[in-house]
Amino acid sequence: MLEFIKMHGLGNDFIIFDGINQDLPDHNELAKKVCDRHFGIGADGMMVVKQSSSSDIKMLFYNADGSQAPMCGNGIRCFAKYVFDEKLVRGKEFEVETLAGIMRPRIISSEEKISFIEVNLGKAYFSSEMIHANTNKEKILNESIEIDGNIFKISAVVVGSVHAVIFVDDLNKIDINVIGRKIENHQLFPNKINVNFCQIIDDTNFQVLTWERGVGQTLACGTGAASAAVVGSILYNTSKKVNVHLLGGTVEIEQRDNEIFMTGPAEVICKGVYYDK
Ligand SMILES: N[C@@H](CCC[C@H](N)C(=O)O)C(=O)O
Repeated sequence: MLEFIKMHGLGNDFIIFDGINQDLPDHNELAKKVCDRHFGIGADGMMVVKQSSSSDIKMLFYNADGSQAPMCGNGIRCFAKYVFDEKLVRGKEFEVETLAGIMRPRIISSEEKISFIEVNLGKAYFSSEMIHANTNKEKILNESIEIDGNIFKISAVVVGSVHAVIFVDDLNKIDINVIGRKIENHQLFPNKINVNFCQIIDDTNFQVLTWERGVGQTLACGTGAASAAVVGSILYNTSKKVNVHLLGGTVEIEQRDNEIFMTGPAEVICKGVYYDK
C-alpha cells in the first residue's frame, strides 16, 4: 500500500508520493498505472518527493504515459504546498532540485485546501541544441511549419521543459486534438514537445490552449503559460507581467531581472492509499 495525495493546479492534476518515507516501485510504471483515469487514481502526472544533496528537497516528475519530464509548473506549486504542509522543508521559501535545475517556490498564502505560490522558474532558453530540435537553425523563433496544408508560425523555447508556442488570431479555429498531437510528434522535435496555442487578448492578457507531451490536452500548463508569455514579449512586445488564461483558470507570469516568476494556486483534492498489486 502506498500513501498518496492528489492535488491540482488549475485543473492540471497530479498524484504525489513521498519517496523519502516509503519505498516506491519503478516510477515510470507506477506513473502509468496511477494516472490511468479508469484503472488508476487518474491524473495528468505523478511526482515523487526525494531527498536532495544540493537543495532543500528534490522533485521527480512523470507524465501520465510514464515518461519522465524535467519540470512541471503547475506540478511544482502542488509539490511546494505538499512539502511545506508536511514540514518536509523549513520556511516559506525554499529550493527544489529538479531535472531542469533548481526552482525556488515561495508560499504566498497557505490554507488547508488551497495555497497560492510563486515560483522562480529561472531563465528561458531558445537554443535548438537544448530543444534537441532537428534543424540547422540556431533557434526556432516565428518559423513556418506546415501541418495538413496549413502554415503555423512556431517558436520553440525551454522554460523548465520544452515548449512550442504558436500565436493565432482565433483559438476557436484550432482543433488541438489533431494539430497538437501532430506538432508534439513532428520530425523537427525528435524528443517530442509540449504545444501551446496562444491568442493575445490585450497587452496583459493571453488565452492559451495546451497540448502536453506524454499526456494530451490538459486544462493548463504552467511552464507552457510562461513560455507563451516570454515569446509574446519578444514577438509582440507584450507586457512583462501577464495573466495567462487557460481552460482550468488563470496564472500570472512576470519577467523580472531576466528571470520568470509564475504565481498561481495549488489545491488538495484528496489523500489515500494506493494498492499496487
Ligand atoms: N503540466 C506541466 C508540464 C509537464 C511536463 C510536460 N508534459 C513535458 O513532458 O515536458 C506544467 O504545468 O508545466
